[in-house]
Amino acid sequence: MRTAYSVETVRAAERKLMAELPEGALMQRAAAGLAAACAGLLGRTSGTRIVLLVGSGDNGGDALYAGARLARRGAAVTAVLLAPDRAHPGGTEALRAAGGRTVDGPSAADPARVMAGARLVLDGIVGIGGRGGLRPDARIWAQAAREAGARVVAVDLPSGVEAGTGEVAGEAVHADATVTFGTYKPGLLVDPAAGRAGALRLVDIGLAPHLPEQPDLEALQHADVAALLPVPAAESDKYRRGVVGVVAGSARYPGAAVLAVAGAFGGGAGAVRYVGPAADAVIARFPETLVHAGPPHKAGRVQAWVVGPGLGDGPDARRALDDVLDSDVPVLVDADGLRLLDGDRVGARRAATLLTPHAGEAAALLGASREDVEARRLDSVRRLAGEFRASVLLKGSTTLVADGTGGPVRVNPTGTGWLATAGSGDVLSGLTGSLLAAGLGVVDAGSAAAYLHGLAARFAAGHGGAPVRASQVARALPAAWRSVRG
Ligand SMILES: NC(=O)C1=CN([C@@H]2O[C@H](COP(=O)(O)OP(=O)(O)OC[C@H]3O[C@@H](n4cnc5c(N)ncnc54)[C@H](O)[C@@H]3O)[C@@H](O)[C@H]2O)[C@@H](O)CC1
Ligand SMILES: [K+]
Repeated sequence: MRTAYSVETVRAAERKLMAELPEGALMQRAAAGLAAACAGLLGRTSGTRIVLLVGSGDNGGDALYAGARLARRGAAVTAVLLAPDRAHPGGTEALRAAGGRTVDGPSAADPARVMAGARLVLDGIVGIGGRGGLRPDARIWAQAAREAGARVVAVDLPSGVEAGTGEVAGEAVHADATVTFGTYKPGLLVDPAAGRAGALRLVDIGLAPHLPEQPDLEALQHADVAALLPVPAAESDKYRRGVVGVVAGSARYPGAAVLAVAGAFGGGAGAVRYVGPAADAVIARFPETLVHAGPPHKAGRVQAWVVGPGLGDGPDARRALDDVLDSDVPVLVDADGLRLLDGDRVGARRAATLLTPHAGEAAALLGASREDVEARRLDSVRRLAGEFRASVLLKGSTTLVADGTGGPVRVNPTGTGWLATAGSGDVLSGLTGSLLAAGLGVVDAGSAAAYLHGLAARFAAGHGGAPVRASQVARALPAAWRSVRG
C-alpha cells in the first residue's frame, strides 16, 4: 500500500523527528537519497552536466546538498539561484566547496546557454512550502530545462503543484521523475498534479514512526488487491459466494445492461441476477444470468445491487431505483441512477450506498462545473461523500474512493486514458457490485474494482497501446485477476 499524508501531518512528523536528530541531519538524509537516485538515473555522473533550479526554501537546500554530492562524484553542477539572497546558505557553500558553480537566476542573460548540454535538471524551486503556480522567473527556467531535453527530476514535488490536494493553480514543472522524502504527498498521487510528477521514488528519512496510523490517502498495490479478492473455498456454493443484482438497461440502451452484467461476471460473485427490459440481450451474451422482469424486490435474494447504467429517466427507472434503495443490502448507484437520485433516501439507508459518478455527474450532484470537479478531485469526492452520507467513487484520470466518515481516501494507481471509452463505466459498476456481493466493504470493493478495471484496460490495450472497447475491458478482467493473484 502506498500512503500519503497531508502537509500539516508531514510537518508535524518532521518536527518530532528533527527534535531527535542533530541540526541539519534530516536534510542530509534527504540529499543523500536524492543524489543516489540521480546517480542511478544517470548511470554515469563523472563529467555529466547537471543544473539545479534553486528556490528560497529548504527544497532548494535539498537540491544544493544533493548537487554537492554529485559534484564530488565528478559531475559539472551549476545551481541557478532564483532568489540569490535567500538561497539556503549551507547548501550554497557546500556546492561551491565541492566545485559547483552558482548563477544568479533573475539576472542571467540566457537560460538556454546555462542549460546547454545538461543531462539532468533538479527542480528544487519549491516543495511542501509552495503556494500557487510557478512564478514568472521560475517558469522561464523550467521551460528552458524542457527545451534543453534534459531529464527533469523534481525534489520532493514538482514545483507549482499543491502538495496537499493535487490541484495545479497555474503553471507547474513537468518532471520525468520525482524523488520524495519520508512519505508520499496527496499531490503526487492525485491528478492533475500527479500527471506532472513522472515516476515516483520514495526516500526513507526515518519519518514513518512519527506519522499517524491513519493516512489521508491510500493507493492499493498488487498484493493489497490480492488480499482483498474473494476466492471460493472448497465448501462454497453460488449463494455463499454472493449474488449480485443488476438493474440496468432500457429499450433504448440494452448494451449498458450487457456491459454491467459482463463486469459483474468478472468480479467474483457466485451468480448474477439481471432485472430490467434488456433480458434477451443479456441472455444472448451471458446465458448464465438469472433474469427477472418484475420489480427488483421480487427478483429473489441478492447480497448487493447495482442500479443505473442505461436505465433512462422514465417512471419505471425511478421506481426501480427507489425499490433498490429500499433494500437492506449494499447498493451501487451509477449513471442514470445518479440523475434520478433522491439524497434523502440515500441518507436514510442503513446498508451501505456507493455512488459512482464521473466528473460530469459529480458536478451535477454538487451544483459545480465539470472543470471545477476535475481541478479539485480530492475535495470533490470528500464533499460528495459528506453531503450524501454515502461512499463515493469518483471516476476519472485518477479514480478516488471516499467513505462518508472521513477515513482515508483510496486513489487508484492503474488508471489509463484507454478507459475513456463508452460503456467502460458500466463494466466498472457491475464489477464493483460483484465484489460487494462477495462481501467486500464499499471502499475495498470500489478500490479493488477500479484497480482491476484499469489493469484490464491496459492488458486490452496491449503492449504499445491500441484503442479498446468496453467489452474488451470486461474480457480482460480474468487476466487482471491472474496478474494480481500471481
Ligand atoms: N522540514 C524538514 O525536516 C525537511 C524538509 N525537507 C525539504 O524542505 C521542503 C520544505 O521546505 P520549506 O518549508 O523551506 O518550503 P519550500 O522550500 O517548499 O518553499 C518555501 C519557500 O518558497 C517560497 N515560495 C512559496 N511559494 C512559491 C512559489 N509559488 N514560487 C516561488 N517561491 C515560492 C516561500 O516564500 C518560501 O521562501 C520540503 O519540500 C523538502 O524538500 C527535506 O530536507 C527533508 C527534511
Ligand atoms: K520541487
